[in-house]
Formats: sequence, C-alpha cells, structure tokens
Amino acid sequence: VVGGEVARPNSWPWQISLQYKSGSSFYHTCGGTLIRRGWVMTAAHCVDRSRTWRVVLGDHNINSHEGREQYMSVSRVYLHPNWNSNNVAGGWDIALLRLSSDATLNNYVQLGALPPSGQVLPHNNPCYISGWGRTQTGGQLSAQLKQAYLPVVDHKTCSSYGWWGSTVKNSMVCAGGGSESGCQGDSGGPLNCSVGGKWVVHGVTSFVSSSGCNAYRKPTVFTRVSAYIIFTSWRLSPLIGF
Ligand SMILES: C[C@H](NC(=O)[C@H](CCCC[NH3+])NC(=O)C(F)(F)F)C(=O)Nc1ccc(C(F)(F)F)cc1
Repeated sequence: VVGGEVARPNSWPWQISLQYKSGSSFYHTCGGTLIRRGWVMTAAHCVDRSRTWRVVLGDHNINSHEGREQYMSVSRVYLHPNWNSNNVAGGWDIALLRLSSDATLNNYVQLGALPPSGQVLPHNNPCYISGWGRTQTGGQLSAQLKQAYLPVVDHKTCSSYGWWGSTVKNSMVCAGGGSESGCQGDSGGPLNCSVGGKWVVHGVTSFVSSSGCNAYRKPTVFTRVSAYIIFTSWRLSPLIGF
C-alpha cells in the first residue's frame, strides 16, 4: 500500500497473508479474504504456480509472532477456469483456497462479508484497501498491515481515455487514482467498501500500472467480487405468510 497508514491491529479481521515455503521458511506473497471458516478468496495470479502455501489469519506484523495468529495449510487451490496468466486485463483474476482445517473465529479472525450478485458501487463510494504490499513503487513490503482510503472510480471514468481505457473491464472495480494505491504484495487482498454502514469486500486486488503503483489516473484495479457471485446470499424469508 502506497500512502495511507498502519491499520489498527486486527481492524480488518478477514484479511489474511498468503505465504509460500522456500527452504525452511515461509514468505508473504499476497493477501486474501477469509469468506468461510474453511475458505479463502484471493487473486488467481497469486496462486497460478504450484508452491507449498500457507494462510496466516489474525496477523498484524508479518515478521513477528504476536500470539493472535492462526497458521493454516492449504489443501486445494481452485483457479477460476477462465483465468489466463498471460492476460490480467482479461479479468477472471480470482481463486479460492480450501484450508486443511477450519479457522477459529474470534476478535482477531472474522469472515468478510460479500456483496449481492451484480452490485456495482457508485463513483466515490468510500472504500479502503488493506495489505502488506510494497509501501512505494519498487520499495519493500510493509511489516505491519496498512490501509489506504481509495474511493471507487466508476467504470465510465476508469475506462476512459487517459485513464485505463479498454484494459479495464466491467468485471473489475477501480479505486483511488491519486497518490495512494495498492502495490505488489497487496494482490489478492480485499477492497473493503462501506455499504449501508457495513464493511463489504467488493474487490480482490488485481493490478496497478506497470509504470508505477500510484501512477496518475491509473487507479488500482480489483476483480469485482459481485460479478462472480451467482446467488445473492440467503435472506430470512418473512416467516409470516409462508
Ligand atoms: C507491475 C504490475 N504488477 C501488477 O499489477 C500485479 C499483477 C501482475 C499480474 C501479471 N503477472 N498486481 C499488483 O501489483 C497488485 F498488488 F496491485 F495487485 C503489472 O504487471 N501491471 C500490469 C501489467 C499488464 C497490464 C495490461 F493488462 F495492461 F497489460 C496492466 C498492468
């Protein structure tokens, strides 16, 4: 995350760190969102090479053990079948990770809320990106979880000339575009949007400009989660009269 600030610890309790094993250590490579006790949503581009993965829940400083973390191994990776690793502009940058055991939900680990199928947020809807990604273009990862205020940039603006043009599809959501942005290492993490007074995960961090993370009029681009939801979640049918 370029700009923004260090998040209050565990204030985004559905944020996970996706780490790969190299030698005897694990390294942060992407973010993700806990959406069920046994399931994590992330970006396909994070997991389209075969590695030994682990998911860390309840983390704040990824370089120290603070005692709130839960370390989960990944039993299976489900890449969207249409994902093309040579074409991030094509979309489909979404994947699910099946955890080998269920997470324990508590004050530090909670499920992220998903939007109803098809919901598109208005221009300037308040959202925050969260992640441990680079804090500057070409810089280092952040040890502590960061957040930045990235209001929605509607598709009409984001896909216009001078912005992203036709690189951005309707299955994506843009946010930011000023001096704050996502950056490498934030991939796969949530775009946390305020809708009706609640936080809803509307985006999966997908890409930024190859000429710099916080490039002018190149907002951070997210996979639009509501484009990949088939059924709007169960509603309590009014019990009276049914
Ligand atoms: C350096 C920059 N990296 C990224 O944007 C990577 C995703 C890379 C996927 C492809 N391997 N994502 C991030 O850095 C993220 F954290 F912001 F999500 C990049 O490659 N951006 C980029 C590449 C191609 C295109 C385009 F589709 F236009 F060809 C647009 C942006």
